[in-house]
Amino acid sequence: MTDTLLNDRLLRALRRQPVDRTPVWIMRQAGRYLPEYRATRERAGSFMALCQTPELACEVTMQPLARFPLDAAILFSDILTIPDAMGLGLSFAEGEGPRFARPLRTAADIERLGVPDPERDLGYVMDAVRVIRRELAGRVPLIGFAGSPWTLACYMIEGKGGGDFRIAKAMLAEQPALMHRLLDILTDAVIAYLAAQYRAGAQALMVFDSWGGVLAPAHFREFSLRYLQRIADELPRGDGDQRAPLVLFPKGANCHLPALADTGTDAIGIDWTIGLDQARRLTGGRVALQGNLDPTLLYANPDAIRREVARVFAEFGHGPGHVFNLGHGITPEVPPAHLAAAIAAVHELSPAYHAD
Ligand SMILES: Cc1c2[nH]c(c1CCC(=O)O)Cc1[nH]c(c(CCC(=O)O)c1C)Cc1[nH]c(c(CCC(=O)O)c1C)Cc1[nH]c(c(C)c1CCC(=O)O)C2
Repeated sequence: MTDTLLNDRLLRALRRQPVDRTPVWIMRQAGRYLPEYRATRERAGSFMALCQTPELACEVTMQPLARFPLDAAILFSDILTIPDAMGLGLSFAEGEGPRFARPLRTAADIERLGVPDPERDLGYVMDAVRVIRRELAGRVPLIGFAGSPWTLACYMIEGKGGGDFRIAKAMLAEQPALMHRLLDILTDAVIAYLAAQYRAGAQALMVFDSWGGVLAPAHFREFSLRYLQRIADELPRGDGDQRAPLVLFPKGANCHLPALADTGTDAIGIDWTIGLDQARRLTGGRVALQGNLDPTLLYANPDAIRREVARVFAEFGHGPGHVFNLGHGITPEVPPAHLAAAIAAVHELSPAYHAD
């Protein structure tokens, strides 16, 4: 797909090239805080039906762009489509989050797993990418994504999210070779899946390591970072102008920022528990940074939100290599007008940081 990209701020910032102002997009920008999202989801019948119907996934992807002057679209899908395609039986119980009918508990469960063929087994995702690219018509770039191998393993072993991950942690301590076997299969799956999204039209690729931060440092290096490194090394994502920037989001793992910058990723998503000034020092200008307003601050009033957005820019400082975002996804009760205030503040305040 080669239509002209009319707004390339996101891609330029991820490549640390100069821009006129800081680009902005928001994790979970298509989601329950928007009444129009809730209406489409109602029509679809379930969250999975929404993901699996490319026209509806496209519809909700476009909803935040119709409301707000955002610089990117993100594919509407979920990180758990890969384990679902591996046969674990994903469902989302109302108000409860994800559940797997068949979590991984034994070596035999893991040995049985195959790497899904993205076009055959996850064709609905690739179709959604193609439909969204057509609908965007080059207005802004489309971000594709996947979960990190470790984060996917957590859900697949526990059968759900949250908690203390005691089953997954017992497995890594008792049977490290078995855990590595699972992580290797998942890394192959993530690489194939992201490469297929790239071929279908995704213009930047993001890997969510939402649960990397629950690991002790030595375990993070062995069971998460090693596989993020393999993704950075092996993911086919084009060359030259067509090369899709890679963004890693290591939530809660800020002590590993120097090592993450060494992986060769283009950018790192930063949560709100570290300042962008410190993150910039730790990564030594080798990567772009994406973030990092505390998502809960969007419950404050618009004047306070504007001051907090100003603080994020002041902390990053001058020059290229910043993409504004929250430090994690926007939450369901945030008033859309508060997000509008944050985005307006980005448009108003950020040009000063890109002047000569
Ligand atoms: C851990 C994780 C998941 N999914 C995802 C992650 C990594 C990011 C993070 O750390 O939050 C990633 C994700 N999930 C979703 C997107 C869509 C794109 C976007 O707008 O950012 C993305 C990028 C849609 C979604 N994925 C989900 C929803 C809500 C579903 C609904 O409509 O009820 C959306 C919009 C469901 C989901 N999916 C997941 C959980 C834990 C939940 C339930 C919690 C919740 O409800 O927020 C797994």
